[in-house]
Amino acid sequence: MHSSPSPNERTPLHTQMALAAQGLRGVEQGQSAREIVAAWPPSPAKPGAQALLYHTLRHWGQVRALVAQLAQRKPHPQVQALLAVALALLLPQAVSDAPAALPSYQPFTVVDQTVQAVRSHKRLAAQAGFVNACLRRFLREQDRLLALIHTDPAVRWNHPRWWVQALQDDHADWQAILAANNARAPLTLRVNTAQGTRDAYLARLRDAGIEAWPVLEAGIELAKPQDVHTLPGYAQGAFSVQDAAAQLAAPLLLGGLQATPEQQGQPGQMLRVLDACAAPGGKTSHLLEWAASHRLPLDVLALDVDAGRCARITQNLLRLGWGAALEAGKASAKGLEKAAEPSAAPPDSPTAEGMPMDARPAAAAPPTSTTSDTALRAALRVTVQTGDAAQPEAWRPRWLGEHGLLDALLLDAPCSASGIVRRHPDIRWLRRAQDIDALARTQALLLARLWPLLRPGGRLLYCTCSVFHREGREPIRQFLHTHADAALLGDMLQLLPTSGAPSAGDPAGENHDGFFYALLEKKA
Ligand SMILES: C[S@@+](CC[C@H](N)C(=O)[O-])C[C@H]1O[C@@H](n2cnc3c(N)ncnc32)[C@H](O)[C@@H]1O
Repeated sequence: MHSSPSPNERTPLHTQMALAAQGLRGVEQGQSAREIVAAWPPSPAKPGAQALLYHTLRHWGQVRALVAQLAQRKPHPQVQALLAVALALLLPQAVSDAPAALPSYQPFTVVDQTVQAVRSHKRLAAQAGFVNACLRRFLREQDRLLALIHTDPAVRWNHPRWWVQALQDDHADWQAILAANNARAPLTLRVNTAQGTRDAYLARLRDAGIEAWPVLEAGIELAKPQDVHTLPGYAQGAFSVQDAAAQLAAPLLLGGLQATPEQQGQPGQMLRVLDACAAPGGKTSHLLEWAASHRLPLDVLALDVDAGRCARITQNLLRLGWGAALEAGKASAKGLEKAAEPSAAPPDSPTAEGMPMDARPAAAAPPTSTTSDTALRAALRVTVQTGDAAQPEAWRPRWLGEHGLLDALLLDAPCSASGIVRRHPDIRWLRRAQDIDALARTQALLLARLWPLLRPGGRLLYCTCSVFHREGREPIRQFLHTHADAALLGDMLQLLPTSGAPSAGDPAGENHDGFFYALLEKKA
């Protein structure tokens, strides 16, 4: 019996190639691949075209150089892009490193379908013969052509030259980083432990015939990536998609965080945590989950400068079952506004906010039970706010009161994203060398502006998904140099992307993105 054909098999390759080539031109003009694909209307060609686009981006250094060798004069941009998509499929290594979504095509099929794609484009039809000749020449002379271009680092590593140089400057094992960037990332989940245990979710996956294993405290790595919407419990918020390296943030910040003696004496008192660059909320929800399972009463402000992305934080929190915590956040903000009226208690007095609501997700909250259970249950609330983290005066009064201080602060700063290239193969082509300077300035500014909000004894976790020292250890060293009241707790942690090779003592396990962490404490 034949199984039903996948959309890729039903859609001619040339239709998928034409769409992927259009996407490639979008990336060339500075658009992100994710945005490009999101804007494509649903069609049977879409999944295959996306796989082709991402595959070509992984080989773009190489195929661009090949197009330059094969075409004496620059062809029309759509023809150039089609040649790039075709050559990425014809490369000798394409068979071994193509994503599962791409079937392996015979070279003559690729040539034929590229010619078809050119012919079906009215204005380009005349170039069909030229495209056919280029691709056949590549098949005849590939060894010579590949050897000719191989000495260029942009070709050898499929990264811009400045990027290869920056890694060489920063890391002895720069080649391993580049190799990992070109490998495919696993699908890693973080189980929503406020709803159920990791073991219980592993059992659900097993029942569904999905092979997976545990990573870190609450993570799961799947043997084969698949559409997350098809995994059990997605809509009910059973898990989030989050790389293992990013799953270190919540435990690093909250583990070992102590309430002040005054807070310990106040049974309803919550620890105040700012997630300063929070969208789309991957770490915000982890803070809540971690607090729920460790019974830490937490009041989180999830702040982001981008209103559209703030909406995604709320959406994600609702999917994960944090509706009650969001309601509690709103109620608390109202309380604070009232408290600002002259007759009310001082703004940063805990009593001005009233008793925090029990705000665990509805699915996880046990029914009203014994008093001791109720006392033990973590009280949690979260507020999503659009605002510039570098201008606390605009959002601080409403949430913290005019002079209120934070117990903890997560600064997941905007960065080059150079650590997550294996998931986003377009990033390396979209960034410019000068972007790193601008990002480093923003990171330093955010650190300096947010630090005064922390109480003595409070903690700030600075992180970036970058592997460049300019965005990691350098701003932190500089900050420690200029802030005598800041102490580094433990060592800075520069995680490098790995592709599944066992690495002794790596706190994020064997297969994760690149990430940087530094935990600072304000001296009392
Ligand atoms: C690395 S992403 C954060 C990822 C998020 N923490 C998570 O785990 O899902 C950086 C975020 O910083 C935000 N951002 C950039 N500049 C900002 C600023 N000045 N104030 C607040 N947010 C900012 C961006 O909009 C972006 O959403």
